[in-house]
This record gives sequence, structure tokens and C-alpha cells, in this order.
Amino acid sequence: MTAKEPVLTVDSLSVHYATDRAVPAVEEVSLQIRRGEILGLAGESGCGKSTLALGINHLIRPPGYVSGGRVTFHDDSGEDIDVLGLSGRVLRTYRWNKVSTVFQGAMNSLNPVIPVFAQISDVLKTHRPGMSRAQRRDRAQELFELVGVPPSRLRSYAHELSGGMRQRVMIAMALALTPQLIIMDEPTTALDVVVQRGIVREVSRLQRELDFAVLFITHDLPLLLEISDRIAIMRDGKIVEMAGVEDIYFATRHPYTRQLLRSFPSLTGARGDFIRHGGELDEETAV
Ligand SMILES: Nc1ncnc2c1ncn2[C@@H]1O[C@H](COP(=O)(O)OP(=O)(O)OP(=O)(O)O)[C@@H](O)[C@H]1O
Repeated sequence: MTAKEPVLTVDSLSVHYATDRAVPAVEEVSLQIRRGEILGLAGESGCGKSTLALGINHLIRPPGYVSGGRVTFHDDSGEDIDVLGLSGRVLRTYRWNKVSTVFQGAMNSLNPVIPVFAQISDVLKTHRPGMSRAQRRDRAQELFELVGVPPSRLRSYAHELSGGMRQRVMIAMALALTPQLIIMDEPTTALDVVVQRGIVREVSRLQRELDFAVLFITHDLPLLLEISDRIAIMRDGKIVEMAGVEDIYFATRHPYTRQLLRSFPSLTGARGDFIRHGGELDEETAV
């Protein structure tokens, strides 16, 4: 299996919201996420990024509905899974085992009355019933170390952790079952810039170490230029451009992408120094 093979294919996916004024939130979107890559998805608020993420997870709820298209997960076993055809237990297993998601504000979705260890342990208990308590504890400890949270915090409750630590715990949970793809929808928006950058670096490092693919969604194009292999630009429900990071930055073909790039003044500084080159972040310029 090579790095260039797709892990997920979205084919002409359309999602509408049946409100008073019908909203076509995602319109005939086609894209592929390749094994082991970070695909950035950028676009201004309301362009349909979160709806696309929900669609990929088969999580669209009324008044939303999928009006057309397919989502296919290409499992590393060689099996192709028709995601929109899954339901019940098989769908739940797919969501944690194959593809996991860190949603916007997810750090507030930790249960406040249960220590974080028990929450990670629950995921393992449900999906890996053969694991003993000691194995679950060891795995939780290993996951905490991976995401940079001292394992001594395993007994903590969510309110005892900083926002950044809570988000790291959410990322640890998303990694728990070694999924092949992690979808991150504005995972750091609620955090201050320094903490945000720390977490994004961690995600980038983990991705290189563990080789899962990431769909990283944000309106923060400079951030995507730092961490992505390729970037898709979304506008009014459609993907208007998709290309490698350097092509997006130096040779964008689309006027809307140019407009988005111009809207970030910091991008007019040291030109392109912060772009991801061969998977390495430039530590000095990637502030
Ligand atoms: N539950 C809903 N009911 C009706 N319309 C919705 C619903 N959720 C989203 N929409 C509409 O669908 C469109 C796309 O919204 P979506 O949240 O997917 O965009 P987004 O790019 O993720 O925005 P943001 O960056 O602000 O999260 C918007 O016009 C939004 O108002």
C-alpha cells in the first residue's frame, strides 16, 4: 500500500437543509483524502465545511439530508466501505475504529463528572472488549504521553484541566483505536494562539509518527499552509480549488483563493517560509 492511495473518496456529495429557505450547504463535492496526508479544508464561515465533515461521518440530522452522492472508505484490509449505507452498531464501530473526529468545541463535550481516564477507558472497553483493566490503563497512559499530557492527569476531571489539555485529551481519545483517518473540524479555534500552535504542531508530529490521514478544517488559511500536504478551498458549498500547498500559495488559479490569501496580512511577510516542505515544519517561522 503506498502513501498515494486514497483512504476516503467523496463522490458528488450534496447535502441540503430543508429550512424555510432551502439551503444547499454542500453541492456535488468530490474529493479524495490520501493515506497518511494532511488535507486542509479552508473557506469562510458558512461555506459548508462542517456540513461536509458531518456528511463524511454519516452524521447529517434533520433538517439536513443527503440529496446525492457517495462516501467510500478504503479500508487497509482492502475492503471498500459504503459509508452512507452503514447503520447501527456497524456505523458506530466505523466511527471510532476507522475514522474518528474532533469537532469544534469538542473539549467541552468531556463528561464533567467522570475522570478523563474513565472516559478513554470506556471507549476501549466498548470497542476492545478483550482488553483487561491494566491494559486499558497502560493504553490511556501511552495516549496521554503521545499527546503531551502528563499521565498523572489521568485521574483529573475535565474542569481541572486547561482548555489546551482538554483538547489534547480529545485528540488522545480520537487516537485511541488507531483510526486510519482523523477529521478535525476547527479543533483549536477556542484556544489562544500559542496553545493553538502547540496543539497543531503536536497533530502534525503525531501524523508523521503514526501515519494516519487528517482532514483538517479551519477558516485559518495560514495555519493550513503550515501543516497541510494539500489544500481544498470551499465556497458556497462547492470545492473551487484543490492543490498542493505550494501551488495554492505561489500559483493559485482561482481568484477566490487569491482573495482569501490576501485577507491574511501576515502572509505578505517572509514569502512562503512557513509552508510545509517535505513534511517538516519550519520551527522559526511557524509561530
Ligand atoms: N442545522 C442546520 N439547519 C439549517 N441550516 C444549517 C444547519 N447547519 C448549517 N446550516 C447552513 O448550512 C450552511 C453551511 O453551514 P456549515 O456550518 O456547514 O458551514 P461552515 O463552513 O462549517 O461554517 P463555520 O466555519 O461558521 O462553522 C450555512 O448556510 C448554514 O447556515
